[in-house]
Amino acid sequence: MLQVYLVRHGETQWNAERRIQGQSDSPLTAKGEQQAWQVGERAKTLGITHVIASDLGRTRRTAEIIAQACGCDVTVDARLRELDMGVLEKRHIDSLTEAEEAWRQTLVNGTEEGRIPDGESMLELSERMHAALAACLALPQGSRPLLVSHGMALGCLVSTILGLPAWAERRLRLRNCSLSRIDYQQSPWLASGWIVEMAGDISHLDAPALDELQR
Ligand SMILES: O=C(O)[C@@H](CO)OP(=O)(O)O
Repeated sequence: MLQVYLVRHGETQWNAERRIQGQSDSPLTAKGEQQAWQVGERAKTLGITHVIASDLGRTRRTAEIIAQACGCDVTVDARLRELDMGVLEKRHIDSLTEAEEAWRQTLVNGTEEGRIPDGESMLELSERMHAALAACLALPQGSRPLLVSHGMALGCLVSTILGLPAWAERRLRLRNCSLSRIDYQQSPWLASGWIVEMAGDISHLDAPALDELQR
């Protein structure tokens, strides 16, 4: 059975400022670095063999810290990037006009093809995240990969494995440096294929690391 761990990157400057990042980027805050060290300590106990990160700076930095704790290298897979949020990237979530808020709602409230202008649909996000996950099946026997990605991207992956629509990710709180696990298994009892073992676990984070703005 292949076990794949999933980590959302540490808190960034724009997470703290409530700015929309998408495929734009901002650096980890001091708290984000601390969260990465804490999830790294947890990862060290899990037998991780590969750390695979989206190509954005916030995930690469988080992955570097985790890989150092686990004693392995980081590889990069651009398919693990956050949803492309088009013209709303870099904007404060609290400063959207009514029309802009309507684009955001189309995206997060239930149309697979809905997208922010110049952005990506949840269906496109789901397809590339599943392709990145499927690539883990080609790793050598006994591998235990850890993927470092983003809130909507990982939420979409977990939701669709559960058979929910991609936009169900809005009902799943994946905090910065939370840990999830999905397994690939053949089972006579549970479903065969990918199953969700845990989602959004934060037991390795201490109180200051958890003190974040509501997402
Ligand atoms: O892009 C963003 O603003 C958020 C959305 O959830 O994603 P992340 O901080 O996980 O990259």
